[in-house]
Amino acid sequence: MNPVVLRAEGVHKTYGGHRALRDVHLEVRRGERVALLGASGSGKSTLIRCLCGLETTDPGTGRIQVFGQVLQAGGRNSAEIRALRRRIGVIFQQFNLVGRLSVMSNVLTGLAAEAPLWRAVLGRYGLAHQARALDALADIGLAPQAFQRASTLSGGQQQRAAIARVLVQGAEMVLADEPVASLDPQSTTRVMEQLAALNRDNGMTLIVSLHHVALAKRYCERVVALRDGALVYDGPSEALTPGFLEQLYGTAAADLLGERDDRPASPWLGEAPLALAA
Ligand SMILES: Nc1ncnc2c1ncn2[C@@H]1O[C@H](COP(=O)(O)OP(=O)(O)OP(=O)(O)O)[C@@H](O)[C@H]1O
Repeated sequence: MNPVVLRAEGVHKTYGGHRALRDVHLEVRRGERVALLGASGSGKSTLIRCLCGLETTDPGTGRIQVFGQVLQAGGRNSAEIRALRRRIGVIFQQFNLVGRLSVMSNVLTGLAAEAPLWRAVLGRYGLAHQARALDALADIGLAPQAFQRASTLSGGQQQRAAIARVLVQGAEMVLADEPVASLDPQSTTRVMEQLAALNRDNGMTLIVSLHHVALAKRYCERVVALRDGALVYDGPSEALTPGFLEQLYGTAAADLLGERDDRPASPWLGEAPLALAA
């Protein structure tokens, strides 16, 4: 069995009296593909922000470990947080690219932590780094757009550029927060396939928050479902039938089933990711 790369214990998060996360416990092993599922406001983004250290848990509660080291505990970040975050790639719904910079420059920021400070600040990366960024762009089919301004790309292309940034960063774990929420169906498929490829080809652990159960089932063998900030299910995605979703969510299940989906299941479903099979 692969080692645990992420362990969250007793995570609570409150915003001005509103409890966004309630006593969440989660353990993820290297090479897993996990979908975080839940209706709008159920706490998916909050959990992702806590798991990568962008947000601290409520004071005196919770402990989050990544790669066997404490990232935060009791609502305080550990001294190791910067080094640990370099090993975690984060992908956001809104891409987080700098629109006026080229696609290539955006992807190169994935190397900011390993390049000398002056190069990162001036955006003057060495040839080896530039070659890595171009390779990553070629891998995701964006080499022809490398020198275009990021703002000129479609939403799907921008999200794929964000994936290339994670690729050059050499992240071991990817946390993707609703990466396809603002994309059309075709771009959704392409982005999800590329996230799955990071897992399959690079052995990255993938935790991806999604609104729709069909996508979760197609791309992830395991689902962690949240409702009102509490973890209500953690198990195989296959088990999430419409009837079971109604038990978990009541009438809100309709939102999660909302996507009409006639496409065939992913060829990867049912097959262990390479890192798990190894
Ligand atoms: N910075 C914040 N300040 C105040 N309340 C917040 C903040 N971030 C999240 N919340 C609240 O916490 C709850 C969980 O929000 P969160 O964004 O984590 O849910 P979500 O499941 O990701 O929703 P969505 O699918 O709509 O993005 C919501 O009620 C939200 O309004």
